Amino acid sequence: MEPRQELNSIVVTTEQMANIEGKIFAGGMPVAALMEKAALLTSQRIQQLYPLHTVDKVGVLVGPGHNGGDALVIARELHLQGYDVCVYCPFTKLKELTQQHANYAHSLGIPYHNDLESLNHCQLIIDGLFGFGLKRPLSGNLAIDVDRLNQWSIPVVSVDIPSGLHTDTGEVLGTAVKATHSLCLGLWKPVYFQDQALAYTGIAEKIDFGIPLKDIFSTIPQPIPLQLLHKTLALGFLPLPRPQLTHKYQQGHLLLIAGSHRYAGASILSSNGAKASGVGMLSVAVPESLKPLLVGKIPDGLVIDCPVSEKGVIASLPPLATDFASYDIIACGPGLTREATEVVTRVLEAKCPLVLDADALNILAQLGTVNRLSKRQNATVLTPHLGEFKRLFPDIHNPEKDRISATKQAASQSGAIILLKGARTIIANPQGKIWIIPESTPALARGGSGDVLTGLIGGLLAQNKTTNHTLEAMVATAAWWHAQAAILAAKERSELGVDAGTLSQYLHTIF
Ligand SMILES: NC(=O)C1=CN([C@@H]2O[C@H](COP(=O)(O)OP(=O)(O)OC[C@H]3O[C@@H](n4cnc5c(N)ncnc54)[C@H](O)[C@@H]3O)[C@@H](O)[C@H]2O)[C@@H](O)CC1
Ligand SMILES: Nc1ncnc2c1ncn2[C@@H]1O[C@H](COP(=O)(O)OP(=O)(O)O)[C@@H](O)[C@H]1O
Ligand SMILES: [K+]
Repeated sequence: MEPRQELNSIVVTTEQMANIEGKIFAGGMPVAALMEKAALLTSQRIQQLYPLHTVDKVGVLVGPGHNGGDALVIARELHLQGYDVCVYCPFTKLKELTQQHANYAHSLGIPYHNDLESLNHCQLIIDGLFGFGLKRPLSGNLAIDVDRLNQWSIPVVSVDIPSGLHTDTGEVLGTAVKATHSLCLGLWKPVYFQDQALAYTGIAEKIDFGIPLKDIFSTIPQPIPLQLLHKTLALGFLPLPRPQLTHKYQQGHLLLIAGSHRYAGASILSSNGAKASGVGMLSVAVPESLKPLLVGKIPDGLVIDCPVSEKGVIASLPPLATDFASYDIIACGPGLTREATEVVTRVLEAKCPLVLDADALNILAQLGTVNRLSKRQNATVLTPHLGEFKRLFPDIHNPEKDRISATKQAASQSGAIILLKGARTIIANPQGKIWIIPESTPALARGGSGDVLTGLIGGLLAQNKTTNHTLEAMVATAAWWHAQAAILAAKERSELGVDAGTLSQYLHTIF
């Protein structure tokens, strides 16, 4: 990979970004020159997105700090290119460099307005109120302005970050600009991958303004703590190509434990996810009454029939399923119901790596997450959605306010690999390494898509003995694959056309 391409996968916190910036300035780069570089490239990208013949009048919102300075450089460049630019700056005291750009813009004859309303004739708004320097919530007239702007139907391009969002957590501080496009400067910031911010960031792009690699890599630790899983990296984690002389057991044996009378389909969906992974051998433990169904749907799986309770739930695991040494990995949970406590208790004793999802998570929460997991001798992967996460980790308050930190904290507390599902799925290991799935589709927001993911994760992990990547990288690769299949399926069938069965059929088509 080209070194600068690698930067596409790095996410830096505000503190790291400020430290990187500090190194650039300490090296002698003038602050004004760096602003000029970043803002010039941003203005060029804006001109590509909104060419002069499509947009004429541009309103620029200018804040007191360097985000406002960027906006003024952009205002100047657009003005020089022939756009009809005007400025609204609701602040009297500006940082020195920003003030200089304000004076120059003024001298060029760019008009300044005293109220936001005067910009409502514009065809494009540039939001340069605040970037990563925003510390306290927007309030007073400023908040009123932002709320008003959000009611207009004029496209908005936010410089660096939509003003009002917390750069790390994505929290809305008071109120925030709802951008059409966000042009993130230099390196990706966490805000772009926090679910709560997605309604504000619009289409996000990164502007690489040539930050020296040495300043980046001497600031962020190795392995890179926060990373996006993109195609190039994900493909490298797949068990491809297969060794010529392999055989089915070398390609991994997964035991899937799933299903109940009530949720019979979960066992089929997770089996389909597992099959799509290419796993060498798949065993599926289900209530005995479901065996004929499973054999019909998954003819290549070894179906293990388990005794059923009166409630239609697996009552216990037969010897074939508890011969844990036969399996490289066990995935347990989809459709079990919360009654299957005995199954989950037994499975937690297995010495191989374990993937727990759905009801297995609810049962684990009842058993006591951290205490139970502390007794495990091998890796555990937990794949909760937010509701399950809260049950598993009740002392991590409001995880939705900072999903990235919450996932990291949960992994560190429990010693497990945690995959927190969502629009932007986060995967953390106990040592603090975090993977983020940077793109997905709301087409996945329907029952059963998680079951497919459980099987896919289990199937990929089972094959890891031929590849030897970190487990969290494999878990993340499964989540990337799942999301890519959904994106492709949604493209061909619309966001309404991606039921879980269809999703599993699209898994092999993305390559
Ligand atoms: N990181 C980099 O390498 C570069 C950063 N640049 C720009 O610099 C920005 C950061 O600049 P700053 O550190 O000046 O910060 P900002 O421009 O984001 O805002 C900070 C200013 O806003 C004020 N402020 C904060 N919260 C407020 C509130 N609620 N109400 C009213 N005023 C408030 C602060 O007192 C301060 O003056 C980045 O987002 C980016 O746009 C670029 O100029 C060039 C390169
Ligand atoms: N809005 C969304 N955008 C992208 N992916 C989503 C969205 N909502 C849900 N998903 C994904 O869909 C899957 C749902 O899993 P889960 O909640 O376990 O559902 P189920 O148990 O019904 O299978 C997860 O992989 C999650 O990340
Ligand atoms: K901004």
